[in-house]
Parts: sequence; C-alpha cells; structure tokens
Amino acid sequence: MKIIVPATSANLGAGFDSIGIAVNLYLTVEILGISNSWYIEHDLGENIPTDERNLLLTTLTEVLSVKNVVLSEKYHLKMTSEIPLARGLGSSSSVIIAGIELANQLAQLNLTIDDKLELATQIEGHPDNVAPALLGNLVIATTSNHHTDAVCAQFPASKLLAFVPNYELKTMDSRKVLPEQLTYKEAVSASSIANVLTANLLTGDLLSAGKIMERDRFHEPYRANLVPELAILRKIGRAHGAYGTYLSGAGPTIMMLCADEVLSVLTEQIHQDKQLTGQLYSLEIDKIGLKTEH
Ligand SMILES: Nc1ncnc2c1ncn2[C@@H]1O[C@H](COP(=O)(O)OP(=O)(O)O)[C@@H](O)[C@H]1O
Ligand SMILES: N[C@@H](CCOP(=O)(O)O)C(=O)O
Repeated sequence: MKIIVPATSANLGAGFDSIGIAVNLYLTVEILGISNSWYIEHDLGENIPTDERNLLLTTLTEVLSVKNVVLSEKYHLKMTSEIPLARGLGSSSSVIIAGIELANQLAQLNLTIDDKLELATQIEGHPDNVAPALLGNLVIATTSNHHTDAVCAQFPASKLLAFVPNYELKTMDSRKVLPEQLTYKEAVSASSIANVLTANLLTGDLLSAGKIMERDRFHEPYRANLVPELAILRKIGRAHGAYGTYLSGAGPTIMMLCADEVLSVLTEQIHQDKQLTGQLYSLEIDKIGLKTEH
C-alpha cells in the first residue's frame, strides 16, 4: 500500500492561517512489510528519525490513542519526499496527513474526510496546510472549539513559480516574530483585505486576487525581515506581469502566481538576479489531495 500526499502553500498573503493550496510535489509512504520494530527507510537526512520518533509515527500513535486502538504488528516503511523541509511548503503537514491515513489503513478505522481533517487540525494547530493536503486544490478553512469548517474550491487557472531559498525557516521560529495582538482597527482592516482576496479567488479573478494578496496585514509585514527575497521577487513580479507574489506558509519559499505567457520571462529574471540563491520550481495545482493506492 502507498500513501501519497501533496505539498501545500499556505496563506496566499492575507489568508493567514486559513487559506492554502495543494501543489504537485509529493510525500510518499509505502508499507514494505511486517517487522520486529518500526523502521522508516528514507534519504531525507540525519535529522529525520527512522523510528517511532518520526512525525509520521508520532501522528499514527496519537490517532490510535484517540481511537483507543492498539496495533498488533510493527512495520517496515519506505518514505520518499519531493517536498523541501522547513521551507514553507507544508512538509510537516504532509507527514501528519500521511500518519493519519497510515493509522486509518493499518487499524481499519474507517475515518471519514471530516474525521481526518479534525485530527489533522488538532495535531497541526491550524488548517491552512493540512486541509489542502487532504482535499487538494484551494481550501479556505477555519478552526474553533475543536471543529474545522473547510470550503474546497477550484483554484483559478495559473502558473505557480516557487522560489525556495537555500536556508530553512522553521514555522515555529517564523511565528515568533508575529505580534501578540492587533488593534481593533488593524484587525478589521486586515480581515477586510482577506475577505476581498477570498472573493476574488472564488470568482476566478486572479488579476485582482494577485494585487490584494500583496496587501496582507496579518503576517508578511512582520516576517519580511526574515526573508529578504520576498521584496526582491515581488519587485520582479510587478515589473514583469505576475498576478501576485506572497510568502508561502511561514517562509522562506516565495510563491509567484502568473499567466503562462509571462512564465519564461519571470523565470529568466529570477535566474539572472545575483541576490537570489535558491531553487526555482515551476508548479501546478494538485486537484486531488491525499491518495491511497493498494
Ligand atoms: N518526511 C518527514 N518525516 C518526518 N518529519 C518531517 C518530515 N518532513 C518534515 N518533517 C518535520 O517537520 C519540520 C518542518 O516543519 P515546518 O517547520 O512546519 O516547515 P514546513 O512544514 O513548512 O516544511 C522538519 O524540520 C521535521 O521536523
Ligand atoms: N499559517 C501558517 C502556515 C505555516 O506553513 P508552513 O508550510 O510554513 O508550515 C503560518 O504562516 O505560520
């Protein structure tokens, strides 16, 4: 059995902690067989555990404990991932979704999509990565009182250029620079910007969505110093016809949305800029989300 989960790009500027998209880079977990102890075969580096300490298995354990189930066997697994770690493309959320599905399959829990979403949001803390990783496409979601409401919709036709800088930024560290509070006036203004962004996305108006996503007041102004590449790429995007540019998740990846016609000029400009060191990915929206193959 194989579990396949897409990467995600959260926030889209003003949709902080509530809007995300699934993109076509994948985490794959395969069950190779029963084993004396849990073992995850992977080549993701020394910092990623191969035993029960791995996020995949801590998630599995948490789900089994919530459901009051004990597995009689341990397994040898193989994990491969195209998703860069700690770069703002939802690597941790993809593992959480895979861990929930692994528990679901191994313990035959018959979890519904809603059950999986509740569990994932409880574990991750916010729904903007786990919801699109589970459902695919564009998801707008909110969590309160242990319940998540999620709306999944078609993302307007667009090319996605993800610039992934050559350094990690842990979500936890990037959240530390955010303010404890906003004034009432600031909160109303920031949420009105997010509301218009959502309306533009749902009506397929990417030209307007791209402009307003750059006016976020919830997180980008505070994180801009951590990721100097955001200002550079935004300038390139504006000069060469991108719809909009935003900090993907907690960064440091920067996502640019653009039409097919300007993709090559944007790619060339980014490659030519000597201040930018990192990898550039041309991505598509993943429309499916979590997949399990038997
Ligand atoms: N395949 C994986 N297996 C186990 N842990 C992982 C895996 N991918 C990511 N993680 C954990 O998640 C952390 C990154 O999560 P986070 O800081 O939220 O960044 P992001 O989710 O944006 O990539 C990694 O440092 C690692 O601890
Ligand atoms: N809304 C969260 C999203 C974190 O996404 P990640 O891909 O960086 O884990 C935030 O902005 O902190």
